[in-house]
Amino acid sequence: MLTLQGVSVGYGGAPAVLRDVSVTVRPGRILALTGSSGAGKTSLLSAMAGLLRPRGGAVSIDGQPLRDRDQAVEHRIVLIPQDNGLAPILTAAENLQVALVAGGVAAREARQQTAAALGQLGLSGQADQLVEELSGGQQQRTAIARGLALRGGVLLADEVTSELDVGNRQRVLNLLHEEARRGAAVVFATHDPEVAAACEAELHLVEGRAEVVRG
Ligand SMILES: Nc1ncnc2c1ncn2[C@@H]1O[C@H](COP(=O)(O)OP(=O)(O)OP(=O)(O)O)[C@@H](O)[C@H]1O
Repeated sequence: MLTLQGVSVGYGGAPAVLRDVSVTVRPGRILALTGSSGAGKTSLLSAMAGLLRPRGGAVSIDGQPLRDRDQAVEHRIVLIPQDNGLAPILTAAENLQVALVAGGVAAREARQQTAAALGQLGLSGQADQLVEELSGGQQQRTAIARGLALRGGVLLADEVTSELDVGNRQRVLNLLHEEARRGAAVVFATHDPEVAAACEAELHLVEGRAEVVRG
């Protein structure tokens, strides 16, 4: 369970981007994180992922204060970043395998899990293509496949449907719901009101504050 209590985030000497955010993300649930461009969705996900130290308040994972990214990885907090975070000169499959092996999965299982995850995203035919040769939407789906293959306890997805057609967007939404059913706590940042409406809880960011819309 991921808990934020009175969290403020900001950069350098600039005023805080968000103040006093309190929310709990429970296993088995999907929380949509909404708000206009610049509202602070990525910043809040970065704090949840252990990448950005809050200015105030506390982020905790399973009752322990979250210190940094290493600890977040130990607690299986997986982030699918907005810019996909893939290595462009590796193939789609290699991007997944490297992440799985780094997480302690044996090479043989890593290959199997990679094939399964790419298949779920409709990318079996692209497995051996370099990421830099894939379309924007295919890259985005590869990043999602990598995030799903890691089978996180917490899955943080940052605008991961922005470059997808309707069919693939629905496919990704279904997969995120499956992740929640598997027991993951899922947070999904999105601009899309339809996508947000399909999530059982919603936290809306506006003018530096977070408002619980549902959940
Ligand atoms: N590394 C950074 N250094 C300084 N300011 C930053 C940094 N990252 C984000 N910001 C600022 O923080 C604010 C929130 O940005 P953030 O990326 O979290 O918003 P967002 O809701 O994810 O936006 P979008 O929907 O456009 O991705 C913006 O004003 C942005 O300029």
